Amino acid sequence: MLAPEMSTSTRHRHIPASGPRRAIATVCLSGTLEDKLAAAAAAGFDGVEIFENDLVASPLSPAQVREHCADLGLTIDLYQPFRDFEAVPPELLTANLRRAAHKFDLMEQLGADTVLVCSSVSPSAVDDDDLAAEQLHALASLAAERGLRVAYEALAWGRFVNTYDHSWEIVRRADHPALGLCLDSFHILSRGSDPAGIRDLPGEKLFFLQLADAPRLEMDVLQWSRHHRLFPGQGVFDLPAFVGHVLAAGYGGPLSLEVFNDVFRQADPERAAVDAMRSLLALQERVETAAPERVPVLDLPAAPDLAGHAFTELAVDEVSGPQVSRALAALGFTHTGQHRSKPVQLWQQGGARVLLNAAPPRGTSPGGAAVCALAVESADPARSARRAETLLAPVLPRTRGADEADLSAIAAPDGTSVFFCRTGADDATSWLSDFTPTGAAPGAGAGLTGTDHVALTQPFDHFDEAALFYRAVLGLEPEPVTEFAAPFGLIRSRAVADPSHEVRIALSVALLRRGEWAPGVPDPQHVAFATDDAIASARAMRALGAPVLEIPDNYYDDLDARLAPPADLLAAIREYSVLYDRDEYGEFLHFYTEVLGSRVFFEVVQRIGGYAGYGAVNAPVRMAAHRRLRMVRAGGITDRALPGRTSA
Ligand SMILES: O=C(O)c1ccc(O)c(O)c1
Ligand SMILES: [Mg+2]
Repeated sequence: MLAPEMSTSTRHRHIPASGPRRAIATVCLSGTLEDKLAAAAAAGFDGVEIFENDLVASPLSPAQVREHCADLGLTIDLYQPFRDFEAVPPELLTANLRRAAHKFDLMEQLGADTVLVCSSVSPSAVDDDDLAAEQLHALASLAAERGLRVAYEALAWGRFVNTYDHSWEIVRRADHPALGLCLDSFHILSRGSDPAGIRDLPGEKLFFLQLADAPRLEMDVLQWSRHHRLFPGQGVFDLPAFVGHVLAAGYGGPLSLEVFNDVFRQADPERAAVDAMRSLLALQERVETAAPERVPVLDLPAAPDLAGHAFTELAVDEVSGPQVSRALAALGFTHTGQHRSKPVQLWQQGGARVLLNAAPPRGTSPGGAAVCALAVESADPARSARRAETLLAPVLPRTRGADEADLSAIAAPDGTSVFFCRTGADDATSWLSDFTPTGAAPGAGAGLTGTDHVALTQPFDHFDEAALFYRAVLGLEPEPVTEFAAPFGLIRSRAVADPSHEVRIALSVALLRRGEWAPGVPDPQHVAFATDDAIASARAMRALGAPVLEIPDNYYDDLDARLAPPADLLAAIREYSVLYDRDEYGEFLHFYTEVLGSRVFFEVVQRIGGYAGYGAVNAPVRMAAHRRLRMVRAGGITDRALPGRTSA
């Protein structure tokens, strides 16, 4: 049933057309100017900010760029940046005005009516607001003669002007109708300025709005800005509130993204532009939700409530299939159903369901197994799918037999299919009715009650995109980013979960591009099942012969020192290779299987109280244990090199 093909392109005609115009700065995207413009247009942007370097390097004349943009349906909303203009000695002013005249000529040919002037970082500038205002007045007069406008932006690292209120003070003093402000969320929020004051600025003086998010980092603000900006919703800034203030002031221009980011600068521009557009649509939705007095213009179906993981599907082959089946049986699962038209098995235990698909939708390595799909219980699967499509998620075409449930599926950024389901047993639309019962009586099981989370290692270039994808498309909330040192490099991890924590997806990525010497499990993925009693489950699974990953004694000695669990608990978790963690809300007991195929394994977790995490502190121990097993299996080390506890 579940073998959708990856569609190669997204369709963009559903983008809501009303409301503020949406723009993107060419600096956000990789490639030449032509690549960037094509990508912006394909993603449905209305306009662009042309970054000067992109134009300078282009073989197209400004007039040709204008024509090209018009052909693509793009307006040129801003030309930028014009640097180091204001508050200089007279001889420099003459040179600066000459430089400006050249750029104004260019803008006329380009058909761009607004230039961004960023606050000076020049050693020649002086700390004199009146002089800055007087010179900007002169610049605005020159611009006005040609019907152009100047938008003054306070860079967070500007020499004398580095806050929006200071830039406003200068614009106010200059008092020229062709001079206004460019507000950039990064410069304002990175410095911790209170954006609420923007509400009191006159709307007609807000000439341009640039939006960027960012992760929380303690570093030089220029470096932070030039390397780490993110699209809205990917970082920690409260952009819905920020945009709310700007709109409340009466700003009527475009919402424009200006994101300097090392990864996006290298990414496929078409794909990055879709990520960018998704971020803007999701941001607009949040702005509208926050300001219900404003008439919503975005025709975006609200995200339906999610009620848990319906199933997780693994692609297997003739080598890995039997291996995974044996492991599932030993974890207490029963093969309860066979798909009516496809080589797909259903395995169940309590509310935990796993599908094994022997017709892998994508190339998996021979003998390997991979998570190819995850399915969530949606209160309204059709609406979930409509929302996903509006947010430019690739919708996967499905092949389905007569009378089979019509499951909607989309592709997540790492290629994993995401299904929206309703599993209710007597519901005709249930996917379960596509399976013929095997007749196998469910065994006693091993206490598993459902699926706690699915953990997916992300491709390096798509980590931030993935978090935003799940946030926007499924309505999941990202949890704080955690980082830890693992045996083969630093790992960054970020989970997304629905508000009631029924659906949890744990995303992780190597902090740097995966190294060449990386003998860990390649891009590991795992499915974590829930139990109410991890030790009882571990005992039952051991009796069933489950391939439980053995944890070294050092771990338990350290745990005793750090967290001092009660002696009987410590003895039990040591005996069954169960790991342990504690946070301010509760406790976490969890254990893992060996790797099945090349990259997939299972986890069993018990949450006690409101433990909110995923046991990240224990992940390096798990990784080292998986590595040790691989070496043993490959014959690389002998038992003599592995002193200590052995289960055999
Ligand atoms: O990093 C910069 O130089 C730069 C240039 C133009 C901008 O609008 C901006 O926000 C930053
Ligand atoms: Mg800016």
